[in-house]
Amino acid sequence: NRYHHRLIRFYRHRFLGWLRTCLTGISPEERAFRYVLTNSTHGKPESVLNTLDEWCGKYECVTSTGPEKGQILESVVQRTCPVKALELGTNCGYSAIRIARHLQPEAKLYTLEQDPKTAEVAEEMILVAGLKHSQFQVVTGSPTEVIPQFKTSPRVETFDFVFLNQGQGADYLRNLCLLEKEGLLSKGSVILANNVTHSEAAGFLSSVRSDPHYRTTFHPCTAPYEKDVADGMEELVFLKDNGERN
Ligand SMILES: C[S@@+](CC[C@H](N)C(=O)[O-])C[C@H]1O[C@@H](n2cnc3c(N)ncnc32)[C@H](O)[C@@H]1O
Repeated sequence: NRYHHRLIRFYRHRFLGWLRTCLTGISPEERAFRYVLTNSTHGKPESVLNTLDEWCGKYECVTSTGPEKGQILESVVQRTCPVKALELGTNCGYSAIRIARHLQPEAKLYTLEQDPKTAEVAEEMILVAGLKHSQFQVVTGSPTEVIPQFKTSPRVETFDFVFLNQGQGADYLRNLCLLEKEGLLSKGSVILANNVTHSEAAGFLSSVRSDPHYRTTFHPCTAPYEKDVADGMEELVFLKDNGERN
């Protein structure tokens, strides 16, 4: 049954992963990267993504996006056509590849990861997928440290697209408010929040859904690599002229 299946997944993906990390000192992200290095066609984003999906489905899950949410993410990015995109929570670069591969040549993705070792793996992964440094930058740090810096270096005026994925949603509202406060959102900026059915995202959801400065749309989906677990992503469109509230 469902719980039995989840227990087996937890054992295989979390417990054994934790044990492997303890015994070898190699992080789950590094293990995924090694698999991608030997099993994917370098320079082909689709191949790197498929190989990561294969790894996550069979061995250890290292992304909270996966193919189904990945499709939603990519369709929002393609519709938004951002010049400046921001991702909070890079992990090993899976969603960053999905975002960056649709950017126009003059556009750029900034993706934020707090763990320096994970950030290094992500950078390598995105490069192996064939994306160039002119298209993306992995920034190491937390949103509270990095967001206030964006206006001065690397001189970002506003973000047209933001992917919130630095956890299960507990910090989404704080980071969104910070982006607003720093004037990094403009009218029409699109924000996509992952994992919003998680209880930690409840405060964020109720707040943005009742805020007249946002138009919200819920995208139902399932959890990555778990077809029987319901999940969802929330798309927000910022409706205010830049600076109106600050
Ligand atoms: C769910 S994973 C991101 C998955 C990734 N977007 C994907 O789909 O492939 C969350 C990542 O956010 C990072 N993270 C958590 N809290 C953070 C914070 N406050 N600032 C920056 N990164 C954070 C974690 O280290 C982790 O790698």
